[in-house]
Amino acid sequence: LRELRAGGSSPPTFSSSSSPSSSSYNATQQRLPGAIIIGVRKGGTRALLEMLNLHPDVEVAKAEVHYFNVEEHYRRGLAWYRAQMPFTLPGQLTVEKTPGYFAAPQVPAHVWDMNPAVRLLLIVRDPAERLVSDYTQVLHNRLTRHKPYQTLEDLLLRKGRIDPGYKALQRSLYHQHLARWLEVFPLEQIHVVDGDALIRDPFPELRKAERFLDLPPRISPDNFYYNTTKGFYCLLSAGHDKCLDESKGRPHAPLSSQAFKKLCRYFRKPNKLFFEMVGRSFSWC
Ligand SMILES: Nc1ncnc2c1ncn2[C@@H]1O[C@H](COP(=O)(O)OS(=O)(=O)O)[C@@H](OP(=O)(O)O)[C@H]1O
Repeated sequence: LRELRAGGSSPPTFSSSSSPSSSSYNATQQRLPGAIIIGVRKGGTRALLEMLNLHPDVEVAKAEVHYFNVEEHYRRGLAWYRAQMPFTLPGQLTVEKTPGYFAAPQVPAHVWDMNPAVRLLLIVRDPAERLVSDYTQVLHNRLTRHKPYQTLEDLLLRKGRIDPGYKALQRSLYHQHLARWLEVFPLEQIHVVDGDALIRDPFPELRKAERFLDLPPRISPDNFYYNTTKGFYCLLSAGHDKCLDESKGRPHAPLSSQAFKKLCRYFRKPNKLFFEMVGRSFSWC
């Protein structure tokens, strides 16, 4: 949608009939992000980014940048990071999303070094559902590459008990990762978006995000419609509609209800710790 309106990540080109002043054209530059969606992986980060992009004062980096979490990128420095950003006019907000930031230990300090005032968005989702979604993506990648795979139960359970070493399980321990961010940033600088609510009804979550980002309210309920074929909300802007691609909202890999219950029981305590940290609770399993 944004690409249609503002030329995506290239400088806008203006036709002679409707060109704005050359000074506003010259002011178009790539700027460092004023807000970053830091995670969680499979939490709805792409949906949140695309939905924020409906706002006329927001431009987003289309691809995940992985600047703060990939050493090779980080070594390239801020000039490289800026070069990954879209062109914006003064006053517009640049937003990027890289879900891998949330669980990577070095990232909070790196982000602070870039800009201690940057606003952080964290979209969370039921950690058990998130884990299954995480596994489903890995499975999909392995199947596409004709690689062998293990079932989710094989990975998740050892002698019938939850294996705490499973990486996708660790990524769902939100309190552990958030604790590292809170060593660096005050909680007020981290806006928590309810990813399950964003799936059910995106507009209220977007209104809260606009408020957090000090943006005038421009996104409206008319920007969303429920697509019955996809089974998710899709975006509407300037007469164009857009659904997220098929990697978002695909059917989850099977997991027995017994194993899922174990998972829910396992997350009870970590979830409680997370709720205490953020000062609100979520209706997770
Ligand atoms: N409107 C809309 N359309 C499609 N999908 C939506 C939407 N809103 C939220 N979601 C949920 O986003 C989940 C994928 O999350 P991420 O984009 O963070 O995944 S990733 O980490 O970038 O791979 C994805 O997870 P799965 O359902 O498990 O595939 C979706 O449930």
